[in-house]
Amino acid sequence: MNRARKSGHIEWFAKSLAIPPARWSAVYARFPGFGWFFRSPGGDLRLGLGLAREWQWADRSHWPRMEEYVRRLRDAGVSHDVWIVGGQAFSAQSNWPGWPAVYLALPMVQVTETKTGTQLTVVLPIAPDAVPETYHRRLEPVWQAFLGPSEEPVAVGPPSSWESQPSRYDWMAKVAEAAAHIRQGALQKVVLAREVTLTFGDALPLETILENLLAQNPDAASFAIRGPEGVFLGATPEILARAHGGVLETMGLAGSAPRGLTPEEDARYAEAMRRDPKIAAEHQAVVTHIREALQPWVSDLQLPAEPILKKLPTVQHLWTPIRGRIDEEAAIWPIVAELGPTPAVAGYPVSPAVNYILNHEPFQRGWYAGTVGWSSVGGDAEWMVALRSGWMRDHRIRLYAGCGIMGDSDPEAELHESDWKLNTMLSALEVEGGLK
Ligand SMILES: C=C(O[C@@H]1C=C(C(=O)O)C=C[C@H]1O)C(=O)O
Repeated sequence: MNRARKSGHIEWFAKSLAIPPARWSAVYARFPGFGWFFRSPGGDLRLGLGLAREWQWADRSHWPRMEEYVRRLRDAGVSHDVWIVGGQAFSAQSNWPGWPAVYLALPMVQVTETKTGTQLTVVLPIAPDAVPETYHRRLEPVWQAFLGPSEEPVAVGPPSSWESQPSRYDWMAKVAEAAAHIRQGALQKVVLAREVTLTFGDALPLETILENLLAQNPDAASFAIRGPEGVFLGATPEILARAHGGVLETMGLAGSAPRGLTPEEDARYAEAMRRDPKIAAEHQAVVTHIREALQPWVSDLQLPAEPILKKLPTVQHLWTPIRGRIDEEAAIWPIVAELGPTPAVAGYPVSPAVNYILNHEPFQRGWYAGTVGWSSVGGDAEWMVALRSGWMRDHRIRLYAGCGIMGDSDPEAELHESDWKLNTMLSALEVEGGLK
Protein backbone atom coordinates (compact mmCIF):
# COMPACT_ATOMS: atom_id res chain seq x y z
CA MET A 1 0.00 0.00 0.00
CA ASN A 2 2.88 2.31 0.82
CA ARG A 3 4.36 1.50 -2.55
CA ALA A 4 1.14 2.60 -4.34
CA ARG A 5 0.97 5.78 -2.28
CA LYS A 6 4.55 6.68 -3.18
CA SER A 7 4.30 5.83 -6.89
CA GLY A 8 0.91 7.54 -7.30
CA HIS A 9 -0.54 4.77 -9.47
CA ILE A 10 -2.02 1.30 -9.07
CA GLU A 11 0.34 -1.37 -7.75
CA TRP A 12 -0.42 -5.07 -7.68
CA PHE A 13 -0.49 -7.18 -4.56
CA ALA A 14 -0.23 -10.91 -5.28
CA LYS A 15 0.69 -13.40 -2.56
CA SER A 16 0.43 -17.19 -2.55
CA LEU A 17 0.42 -19.84 0.12
CA ALA A 18 0.08 -23.63 0.17
CA ILE A 19 -3.24 -24.83 1.60
CA PRO A 20 -4.86 -28.25 2.15
CA PRO A 21 -7.26 -29.66 -0.49
CA ALA A 22 -11.00 -29.09 -0.02
CA ARG A 23 -14.29 -29.86 -1.74
CA TRP A 24 -13.97 -26.94 -4.18
CA SER A 25 -17.38 -27.51 -5.79
CA ALA A 26 -18.95 -26.72 -2.39
CA VAL A 27 -16.85 -23.57 -1.88
CA TYR A 28 -17.73 -22.49 -5.42
CA ALA A 29 -21.46 -23.09 -4.95
CA ARG A 30 -21.51 -21.09 -1.69
CA PHE A 31 -19.94 -17.95 -3.17
CA PRO A 32 -22.61 -15.57 -4.50
CA GLY A 33 -20.38 -13.20 -6.53
CA PHE A 34 -18.29 -13.74 -9.64
CA GLY A 35 -17.00 -17.30 -9.59
CA TRP A 36 -14.99 -19.52 -11.90
CA PHE A 37 -14.54 -23.29 -11.69
CA PHE A 38 -12.47 -25.29 -14.15
CA ARG A 39 -11.08 -28.80 -14.03
CA SER A 40 -8.82 -29.70 -16.94
CA PRO A 41 -8.95 -33.11 -18.61
CA GLY A 42 -5.58 -33.82 -16.92
CA GLY A 43 -7.09 -33.18 -13.47
CA ASP A 44 -5.73 -29.72 -12.58
CA LEU A 45 -8.37 -27.57 -10.93
CA ARG A 46 -8.77 -23.78 -10.92
CA LEU A 47 -11.23 -21.99 -8.67
CA GLY A 48 -11.49 -18.19 -8.87
CA LEU A 49 -13.68 -16.09 -6.56
CA GLY A 50 -14.29 -12.34 -6.63
CA LEU A 51 -12.90 -9.80 -9.07
CA ALA A 52 -9.59 -7.97 -9.10
CA ARG A 53 -10.19 -6.76 -12.68
CA GLU A 54 -12.68 -7.45 -15.45
CA TRP A 55 -12.91 -6.76 -19.17
CA GLN A 56 -16.09 -6.76 -21.26
CA TRP A 57 -16.22 -6.33 -24.99
CA ALA A 58 -18.92 -6.33 -27.62
CA ASP A 59 -16.93 -8.44 -30.09
CA ARG A 60 -13.96 -10.78 -30.42
CA SER A 61 -11.67 -8.31 -32.21
CA HIS A 62 -10.43 -7.02 -28.81
CA TRP A 63 -8.83 -10.28 -27.62
CA PRO A 64 -5.29 -9.33 -28.76
CA ARG A 65 -5.40 -6.31 -26.40
CA MET A 66 -5.13 -8.71 -23.48
CA GLU A 67 -1.45 -9.21 -24.13
CA GLU A 68 -0.82 -5.59 -23.13
CA TYR A 69 -2.69 -6.06 -19.81
CA VAL A 70 -0.85 -9.28 -19.10
CA ARG A 71 2.49 -7.62 -19.84
CA ARG A 72 1.66 -4.93 -17.27
CA LEU A 73 0.92 -7.60 -14.65
CA ARG A 74 4.22 -9.32 -15.49
CA ASP A 75 6.10 -6.01 -15.26
CA ALA A 76 4.49 -5.34 -11.88
CA GLY A 77 6.03 -8.59 -10.61
CA VAL A 78 2.79 -10.61 -10.47
CA SER A 79 3.57 -14.35 -10.38
CA HIS A 80 3.48 -16.19 -13.70
CA ASP A 81 1.08 -18.68 -12.08
CA VAL A 82 -1.70 -16.09 -11.71
CA TRP A 83 -4.43 -16.55 -14.32
CA ILE A 84 -7.11 -14.66 -16.21
CA VAL A 85 -10.37 -16.50 -16.96
CA GLY A 86 -13.50 -16.07 -19.02
CA GLY A 87 -14.62 -16.56 -22.56
CA GLN A 88 -16.95 -15.46 -25.25
CA ALA A 89 -20.27 -16.06 -26.95
CA PHE A 90 -20.65 -18.11 -30.12
CA SER A 91 -21.41 -14.90 -32.02
CA ALA A 92 -21.62 -11.27 -30.95
CA GLN A 93 -25.11 -11.29 -32.52
CA SER A 94 -26.51 -14.11 -30.41
CA ASN A 95 -26.25 -13.01 -26.78
CA TRP A 96 -28.05 -14.06 -23.63
CA PRO A 97 -29.26 -11.18 -21.43
CA GLY A 98 -26.57 -10.25 -18.89
CA TRP A 99 -23.80 -12.13 -20.77
CA PRO A 100 -21.40 -9.92 -22.74
CA ALA A 101 -20.05 -11.15 -26.09
CA VAL A 102 -16.58 -11.28 -24.50
CA TYR A 103 -15.96 -11.36 -20.76
CA LEU A 104 -12.57 -11.82 -19.10
CA ALA A 105 -11.73 -11.53 -15.43
CA LEU A 106 -8.74 -11.59 -13.11
CA PRO A 107 -10.15 -13.38 -10.05
CA MET A 108 -9.25 -11.85 -6.67
CA VAL A 109 -8.79 -15.20 -4.92
CA GLN A 110 -7.35 -18.04 -6.99
CA VAL A 111 -7.00 -21.67 -5.96
CA THR A 112 -4.86 -23.87 -8.20
CA GLU A 113 -4.81 -27.58 -7.39
CA THR A 114 -2.40 -29.85 -9.27
CA LYS A 115 -0.74 -33.19 -8.53
CA THR A 116 1.99 -31.32 -6.65
CA GLY A 117 -0.33 -29.53 -4.23
CA THR A 118 -2.90 -26.81 -3.66
CA GLN A 119 -2.04 -23.14 -3.76
CA LEU A 120 -4.11 -20.12 -2.81
CA THR A 121 -3.27 -16.73 -4.29
CA VAL A 122 -4.78 -13.36 -3.43
CA VAL A 123 -4.50 -10.77 -6.22
CA LEU A 124 -5.48 -7.17 -5.53
CA PRO A 125 -4.99 -3.89 -7.35
CA ILE A 126 -3.83 -1.32 -4.75
CA ALA A 127 -4.85 2.26 -5.53
CA PRO A 128 -2.71 5.18 -4.22
CA ASP A 129 -5.52 6.28 -1.86
CA ALA A 130 -6.29 2.71 -0.72
CA VAL A 131 -7.70 2.12 2.78
CA PRO A 132 -6.92 -1.35 4.24
CA GLU A 133 -10.52 -1.84 5.46
CA THR A 134 -11.86 -1.88 1.88
CA TYR A 135 -9.74 -4.93 1.15
CA HIS A 136 -10.93 -6.74 4.24
CA ARG A 137 -14.50 -6.02 3.16
CA ARG A 138 -13.89 -7.35 -0.34
CA LEU A 139 -12.25 -10.55 0.88
CA GLU A 140 -14.69 -11.30 3.71
CA PRO A 141 -17.39 -13.05 1.56
CA VAL A 142 -14.70 -15.23 -0.01
CA TRP A 143 -13.48 -16.50 3.36
CA GLN A 144 -17.10 -17.09 4.33
CA ALA A 145 -17.52 -19.32 1.27
CA PHE A 146 -14.35 -21.20 2.30
CA LEU A 147 -15.56 -21.75 5.83
CA GLY A 148 -19.31 -21.95 5.19
CA PRO A 149 -21.41 -24.79 6.59
CA SER A 150 -21.10 -28.01 4.61
CA GLU A 151 -24.46 -29.29 3.51
CA GLU A 152 -25.83 -32.77 3.07
CA PRO A 153 -25.56 -33.89 -0.56
CA VAL A 154 -28.83 -32.99 -2.31
CA ALA A 155 -30.29 -34.99 -5.20
CA VAL A 156 -31.38 -33.11 -8.33
CA GLY A 157 -34.83 -33.04 -9.84
CA PRO A 158 -36.81 -34.60 -11.31
CA PRO A 159 -37.80 -31.78 -13.70
CA SER A 160 -41.42 -30.67 -13.54
CA SER A 161 -41.45 -29.70 -17.21
CA TRP A 162 -39.26 -29.53 -20.27
CA GLU A 163 -39.49 -27.86 -23.63
CA SER A 164 -37.47 -28.33 -26.81
CA GLN A 165 -36.86 -25.26 -28.94
CA PRO A 166 -37.68 -25.86 -31.75
CA SER A 167 -39.86 -28.94 -31.11
CA ARG A 168 -38.30 -32.28 -32.09
CA TYR A 169 -40.46 -32.36 -35.21
CA ASP A 170 -39.67 -28.77 -36.25
CA TRP A 171 -35.97 -29.31 -35.66
CA MET A 172 -36.00 -32.26 -38.08
CA ALA A 173 -37.77 -30.02 -40.62
CA LYS A 174 -34.99 -27.43 -40.12
CA VAL A 175 -32.36 -30.12 -40.71
CA ALA A 176 -34.09 -31.14 -43.96
CA GLU A 177 -34.30 -27.49 -45.02
CA ALA A 178 -30.58 -26.92 -44.24
CA ALA A 179 -29.60 -30.10 -46.16
CA ALA A 180 -31.59 -28.89 -49.21
CA HIS A 181 -29.90 -25.47 -48.94
CA ILE A 182 -26.50 -27.18 -48.88
CA ARG A 183 -27.37 -29.31 -51.94
CA GLN A 184 -28.01 -26.05 -53.80
CA GLY A 185 -24.34 -25.27 -53.24
CA ALA A 186 -24.45 -22.19 -51.00
CA LEU A 187 -22.67 -23.95 -48.11
CA GLN A 188 -20.84 -27.22 -47.51
CA LYS A 189 -21.93 -27.75 -43.91
CA VAL A 190 -23.94 -26.02 -41.19
CA VAL A 191 -24.18 -26.96 -37.51
CA LEU A 192 -27.75 -26.72 -36.24
CA ALA A 193 -28.43 -26.80 -32.51
CA ARG A 194 -31.40 -27.35 -30.21
CA GLU A 195 -32.22 -25.66 -26.93
CA VAL A 196 -33.93 -27.80 -24.28
CA THR A 197 -35.25 -25.98 -21.21
CA LEU A 198 -35.88 -27.96 -18.03
CA THR A 199 -37.80 -26.47 -15.12
CA PHE A 200 -37.49 -27.93 -11.63
CA GLY A 201 -39.61 -27.59 -8.49
CA ASP A 202 -36.63 -26.35 -6.43
CA ALA A 203 -33.58 -24.20 -7.11
CA LEU A 204 -30.93 -26.39 -8.78
CA PRO A 205 -28.18 -27.67 -6.42
CA LEU A 206 -25.00 -26.39 -8.09
CA GLU A 207 -22.59 -28.39 -5.93
CA THR A 208 -24.29 -31.70 -6.77
CA ILE A 209 -24.47 -30.94 -10.49
CA LEU A 210 -20.79 -29.95 -10.58
CA GLU A 211 -19.76 -33.06 -8.67
CA ASN A 212 -21.75 -35.18 -11.15
CA LEU A 213 -20.07 -33.48 -14.11
CA LEU A 214 -16.63 -34.11 -12.59
CA ALA A 215 -17.31 -37.76 -11.74
CA GLN A 216 -19.00 -38.61 -15.04
CA ASN A 217 -16.58 -36.84 -17.42
CA PRO A 218 -12.97 -37.48 -16.35
CA ASP A 219 -11.64 -36.85 -19.88
CA ALA A 220 -13.47 -33.56 -20.47
CA ALA A 221 -12.93 -30.07 -19.11
CA SER A 222 -15.65 -29.44 -16.52
CA PHE A 223 -16.36 -25.74 -16.11
CA ALA A 224 -18.72 -23.26 -14.50
CA ILE A 225 -18.80 -19.49 -14.72
CA ARG A 226 -21.18 -17.39 -12.65
CA GLY A 227 -22.30 -14.06 -14.02
CA PRO A 228 -24.97 -11.65 -12.83
CA GLU A 229 -27.53 -13.81 -14.69
CA GLY A 230 -26.93 -17.35 -13.55
CA VAL A 231 -24.25 -19.96 -14.12
CA PHE A 232 -23.02 -21.39 -17.43
CA LEU A 233 -21.59 -24.87 -16.94
CA GLY A 234 -20.74 -28.07 -18.76
CA ALA A 235 -18.18 -30.78 -19.51
CA THR A 236 -16.62 -30.25 -22.91
CA PRO A 237 -14.23 -32.60 -24.75
CA GLU A 238 -13.11 -30.00 -27.31
CA ILE A 239 -9.87 -28.03 -26.91
CA LEU A 240 -9.77 -24.79 -28.88
CA ALA A 241 -6.22 -23.77 -27.91
CA ARG A 242 -4.04 -25.04 -25.12
CA ALA A 243 -0.55 -23.64 -24.56
CA HIS A 244 2.15 -25.08 -22.34
CA GLY A 245 5.80 -24.06 -22.46
CA GLY A 246 5.41 -22.57 -25.95
CA VAL A 247 3.70 -25.66 -27.42
CA LEU A 248 0.20 -25.17 -28.78
CA GLU A 249 -2.34 -27.97 -28.79
CA THR A 250 -5.69 -27.91 -30.53
CA MET A 251 -7.92 -30.48 -32.26
CA GLY A 252 -10.35 -31.21 -35.00
CA LEU A 253 -13.35 -32.91 -33.38
CA ALA A 254 -16.19 -33.62 -35.78
CA GLY A 255 -18.07 -36.75 -36.74
CA SER A 256 -20.21 -38.47 -34.14
CA ALA A 257 -21.60 -41.92 -33.40
CA PRO A 258 -23.47 -43.39 -30.41
CA ARG A 259 -21.78 -45.65 -27.81
CA GLY A 260 -22.77 -49.30 -28.11
CA LEU A 261 -24.13 -51.38 -25.24
CA THR A 262 -21.55 -54.13 -25.91
CA PRO A 263 -17.91 -53.78 -27.13
CA GLU A 264 -18.97 -55.36 -30.46
CA GLU A 265 -21.82 -52.92 -30.99
CA ASP A 266 -19.55 -50.02 -29.95
CA ALA A 267 -16.92 -51.08 -32.51
CA ARG A 268 -19.60 -51.45 -35.22
CA TYR A 269 -20.77 -47.86 -34.68
CA ALA A 270 -17.15 -46.63 -34.74
CA GLU A 271 -16.38 -48.53 -37.96
CA ALA A 272 -19.49 -47.18 -39.71
CA MET A 273 -18.46 -43.63 -38.71
CA ARG A 274 -14.89 -44.15 -39.97
CA ARG A 275 -16.07 -45.45 -43.34
CA ASP A 276 -18.71 -42.76 -43.97
CA PRO A 277 -17.39 -40.37 -46.68
CA LYS A 278 -19.80 -37.62 -45.56
CA ILE A 279 -18.33 -37.68 -42.06
CA ALA A 280 -14.78 -37.80 -43.43
CA ALA A 281 -15.46 -34.66 -45.51
CA GLU A 282 -17.06 -32.91 -42.52
CA HIS A 283 -14.06 -33.74 -40.36
CA GLN A 284 -11.56 -32.65 -43.00
CA ALA A 285 -13.21 -29.22 -43.34
CA VAL A 286 -12.60 -28.64 -39.62
CA VAL A 287 -8.95 -29.70 -39.78
CA THR A 288 -8.29 -27.53 -42.86
CA HIS A 289 -9.83 -24.47 -41.21
CA ILE A 290 -7.72 -24.92 -38.08
CA ARG A 291 -4.49 -25.37 -40.07
CA GLU A 292 -5.17 -22.21 -42.05
CA ALA A 293 -6.14 -20.18 -38.98
CA LEU A 294 -2.94 -21.20 -37.16
CA GLN A 295 -0.62 -20.43 -40.06
CA PRO A 296 0.47 -16.90 -38.94
CA TRP A 297 1.34 -17.94 -35.38
CA VAL A 298 2.30 -21.58 -35.19
CA SER A 299 5.12 -23.55 -36.85
CA ASP A 300 6.07 -27.26 -36.98
CA LEU A 301 2.43 -28.38 -37.10
CA GLN A 302 2.06 -32.06 -36.29
CA LEU A 303 -1.08 -34.09 -36.85
CA PRO A 304 -1.93 -37.71 -37.69
CA ALA A 305 -2.79 -38.54 -41.32
CA GLU A 306 -6.05 -40.21 -40.24
CA PRO A 307 -8.44 -39.17 -37.46
CA ILE A 308 -8.42 -41.19 -34.22
CA LEU A 309 -11.47 -42.40 -32.24
CA LYS A 310 -12.38 -40.37 -29.16
CA LYS A 311 -14.74 -42.28 -26.89
CA LEU A 312 -16.79 -40.28 -24.38
CA PRO A 313 -19.44 -41.59 -21.97
CA THR A 314 -22.45 -40.73 -24.16
CA VAL A 315 -20.95 -40.38 -27.66
CA GLN A 316 -17.83 -41.16 -29.77
CA HIS A 317 -16.15 -38.81 -32.23
CA LEU A 318 -13.52 -38.62 -34.96
CA TRP A 319 -10.61 -36.70 -33.51
CA THR A 320 -7.47 -35.16 -35.00
CA PRO A 321 -5.08 -33.89 -32.31
CA ILE A 322 -2.98 -30.99 -33.68
CA ARG A 323 0.13 -29.53 -32.08
CA GLY A 324 2.78 -26.99 -33.01
CA ARG A 325 5.19 -24.41 -31.70
CA ILE A 326 3.85 -20.92 -30.92
CA ASP A 327 6.19 -18.57 -32.75
CA GLU A 328 5.87 -15.88 -30.14
CA GLU A 329 4.76 -16.74 -26.62
CA ALA A 330 2.41 -13.77 -26.57
CA ALA A 331 0.29 -15.04 -29.42
CA ILE A 332 -2.30 -17.07 -27.50
CA TRP A 333 -4.81 -14.17 -27.40
CA PRO A 334 -5.04 -13.58 -31.16
CA ILE A 335 -5.08 -17.35 -31.72
CA VAL A 336 -8.18 -17.71 -29.52
CA ALA A 337 -9.84 -14.83 -31.35
CA GLU A 338 -9.00 -16.30 -34.74
CA LEU A 339 -9.82 -19.98 -34.19
CA GLY A 340 -13.40 -19.78 -32.97
CA PRO A 341 -16.02 -20.52 -34.03
CA THR A 342 -14.57 -23.49 -35.89
CA PRO A 343 -16.49 -25.39 -38.60
CA ALA A 344 -17.10 -28.07 -35.92
CA VAL A 345 -19.67 -25.79 -34.24
CA ALA A 346 -20.59 -23.37 -37.06
CA GLY A 347 -20.17 -25.08 -40.43
CA TYR A 348 -18.17 -24.42 -43.55
CA PRO A 349 -17.34 -21.86 -44.89
CA VAL A 350 -17.59 -20.35 -41.43
CA SER A 351 -18.98 -16.88 -42.04
CA PRO A 352 -22.02 -17.81 -44.21
CA ALA A 353 -22.65 -20.78 -41.89
CA VAL A 354 -22.81 -18.44 -38.86
CA ASN A 355 -25.24 -16.20 -40.76
CA TYR A 356 -27.39 -19.20 -41.61
CA ILE A 357 -27.47 -20.18 -37.92
CA LEU A 358 -28.36 -16.65 -36.81
CA ASN A 359 -31.22 -16.58 -39.33
CA HIS A 360 -32.61 -20.07 -38.69
CA GLU A 361 -32.17 -21.01 -35.01
CA PRO A 362 -35.15 -19.77 -32.97
CA PHE A 363 -33.10 -19.11 -29.78
CA GLN A 364 -29.89 -17.36 -28.74
CA ARG A 365 -26.82 -19.59 -28.50
CA GLY A 366 -25.21 -17.19 -26.02
CA TRP A 367 -22.00 -18.79 -24.75
CA TYR A 368 -22.93 -22.30 -25.95
CA ALA A 369 -20.40 -23.25 -28.69
CA GLY A 370 -18.41 -20.15 -27.72
CA THR A 371 -15.16 -20.28 -25.73
CA VAL A 372 -14.34 -20.79 -22.04
CA GLY A 373 -10.92 -21.06 -20.43
CA TRP A 374 -7.95 -19.40 -18.80
CA SER A 375 -4.49 -17.96 -19.58
CA SER A 376 -1.71 -17.51 -17.06
CA VAL A 377 0.48 -14.43 -16.73
CA GLY A 378 3.37 -16.70 -17.76
CA GLY A 379 1.72 -17.64 -21.08
CA ASP A 380 0.21 -21.08 -20.41
CA ALA A 381 -3.44 -21.36 -21.40
CA GLU A 382 -6.37 -23.68 -21.86
CA TRP A 383 -9.30 -22.46 -23.96
CA MET A 384 -12.12 -24.88 -24.74
CA VAL A 385 -15.11 -24.91 -27.08
CA ALA A 386 -18.06 -24.58 -24.68
CA LEU A 387 -20.06 -27.68 -25.68
CA ARG A 388 -22.16 -30.19 -23.65
CA SER A 389 -23.27 -27.27 -21.57
CA GLY A 390 -26.19 -25.39 -20.08
CA TRP A 391 -27.17 -22.02 -18.67
CA MET A 392 -28.72 -22.34 -15.22
CA ARG A 393 -30.81 -19.77 -13.35
CA ASP A 394 -32.62 -20.70 -10.14
CA HIS A 395 -35.16 -23.38 -11.04
CA ARG A 396 -34.38 -23.54 -14.72
CA ILE A 397 -31.62 -24.74 -17.00
CA ARG A 398 -31.31 -24.38 -20.76
CA LEU A 399 -29.27 -27.12 -22.43
CA TYR A 400 -27.75 -27.03 -25.89
CA ALA A 401 -26.51 -29.53 -28.46
CA GLY A 402 -25.88 -29.32 -32.17
CA CYS A 403 -24.96 -31.49 -35.15
CA GLY A 404 -23.05 -30.89 -38.36
CA ILE A 405 -25.53 -31.00 -41.26
CA MET A 406 -24.37 -31.91 -44.78
CA GLY A 407 -26.34 -32.21 -48.05
CA ASP A 408 -27.28 -35.85 -47.43
CA SER A 409 -27.96 -35.68 -43.66
CA ASP A 410 -30.87 -37.73 -42.33
CA PRO A 411 -33.00 -35.56 -39.97
CA GLU A 412 -33.95 -38.43 -37.66
CA ALA A 413 -30.34 -39.62 -37.29
CA GLU A 414 -29.27 -36.05 -36.49
CA LEU A 415 -32.02 -35.75 -33.88
CA HIS A 416 -30.71 -38.88 -32.14
CA GLU A 417 -27.17 -37.52 -32.30
CA SER A 418 -28.31 -34.32 -30.56
CA ASP A 419 -29.95 -36.50 -27.88
CA TRP A 420 -26.68 -38.32 -27.05
CA LYS A 421 -24.92 -35.00 -26.82
CA LEU A 422 -27.60 -33.60 -24.49
CA ASN A 423 -27.11 -36.65 -22.28
CA THR A 424 -23.86 -35.24 -20.84
CA MET A 425 -25.82 -32.52 -19.06
CA LEU A 426 -28.93 -34.67 -18.50
CA SER A 427 -26.83 -37.27 -16.65
CA ALA A 428 -25.32 -34.54 -14.47
CA LEU A 429 -28.88 -33.38 -13.76
CA GLU A 430 -29.78 -36.95 -12.78
CA VAL A 431 -32.50 -37.15 -15.45
CA GLU A 432 -32.84 -40.92 -15.86
CA GLY A 433 -32.38 -42.24 -19.40
CA GLY A 434 -32.35 -38.73 -20.92
CA LEU A 435 -35.34 -37.08 -22.57
CA LYS A 436 -36.93 -38.48 -25.68
C1 LIG B 1 -21.98 -29.01 -31.79
C2 LIG B 1 -21.65 -29.99 -30.95
O1 LIG B 1 -20.63 -30.87 -31.18
C3 LIG B 1 -19.73 -30.69 -32.25
C4 LIG B 1 -20.21 -31.35 -33.48
C5 LIG B 1 -19.83 -32.64 -33.82
C6 LIG B 1 -20.43 -33.33 -35.02
O2 LIG B 1 -21.23 -32.71 -35.74
O3 LIG B 1 -20.15 -34.50 -35.26
C7 LIG B 1 -18.87 -33.31 -33.05
C8 LIG B 1 -18.23 -32.69 -32.04
C9 LIG B 1 -18.39 -31.26 -31.80
O4 LIG B 1 -17.40 -30.55 -32.46
C10 LIG B 1 -22.36 -30.14 -29.64
O5 LIG B 1 -21.95 -31.01 -28.85
O6 LIG B 1 -23.32 -29.41 -29.39
